[in-house]
Amino acid sequence: MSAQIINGKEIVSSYRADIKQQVEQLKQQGVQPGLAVVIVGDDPASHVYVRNKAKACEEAGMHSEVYKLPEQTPEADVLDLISKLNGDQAIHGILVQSPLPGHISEERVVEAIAVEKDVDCFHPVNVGNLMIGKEGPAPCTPAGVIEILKKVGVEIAGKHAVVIGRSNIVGKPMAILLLRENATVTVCHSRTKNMEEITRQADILIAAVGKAKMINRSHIKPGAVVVDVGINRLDTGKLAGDVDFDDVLETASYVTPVPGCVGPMTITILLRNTLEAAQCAASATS
Ligand SMILES: Nc1nc2c(c(=O)[nH]1)N[C@@H](CN(C=O)c1ccc(C(=O)N[C@@H](CCC(=O)O)C(=O)O)cc1)CN2
Repeated sequence: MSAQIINGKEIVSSYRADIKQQVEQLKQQGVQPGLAVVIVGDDPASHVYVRNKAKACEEAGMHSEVYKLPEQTPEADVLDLISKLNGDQAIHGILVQSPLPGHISEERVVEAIAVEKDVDCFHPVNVGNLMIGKEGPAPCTPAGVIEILKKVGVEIAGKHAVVIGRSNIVGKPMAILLLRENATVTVCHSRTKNMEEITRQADILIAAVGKAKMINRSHIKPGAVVVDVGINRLDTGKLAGDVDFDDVLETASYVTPVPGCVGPMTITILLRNTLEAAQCAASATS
């Protein structure tokens, strides 16, 4: 068997075309969705992601503002900027790029963002709503993974999904979203014993470990769907996922490539969350 390589570009472009159309409709009602992205420091990878977010916004017809702050910016200045953006009617979504420099508390920054403008779904109120299945935004990467699975026609309900990684950005919300789709979910992490034994039971395996090519054919049951969330830069300068792509090709039924699938889909869901925040704001004022 040879795995089908999921065509991220095709999926992303069909979603973005749909979003662009809805943005146009909203603009005709006098509302242009607006996203503000705040980045603190010089992390080169974060700057690439922020550039890609701003570009995607503009291509979708949205208003975009990027605030690039120096590494030494005091936390109070970041909080002041967020407070200003919270009150700005042209801005419907606010995102602070993670990671932040060590002297700034991610927790205080995230909690300062107005709940209705938290398009990352990092604010504790939105995380709580996600947990209990209330309406609201879903975090971009995990929601993107669910959309990819659905678009390809992978049945999630009743399947055993194994998530490797327990971060607040990916692993934990991924498990919640899979549960919401009625999967049976197991979460593995750095202290999990006999990880391969568990991952080999997965019908759907989500790798969000942060270690290049750590997952290989020995972790995979024949026919499993493998979704690679990792983005690791190798010494050669090339990007690699958490999955050893070539090694799993003969074992998996589907596999996502890195780059070109989960990353761009993450940005697509950010656009969707921003559009929905703008639609909510528009209906509240009409
Ligand atoms: N505030 C947030 N910070 C971070 C998030 C997040 O969702 N919100 N997630 C990650 C980084 N991330 C989004 O910001 C992200 C990572 C990668 C990509 C992407 O499109 N990757 C491309 C490759 C890009 C490259 O050349 O390096 C791909 O996979 O094809 C988009 C978004 C941490 N921080």
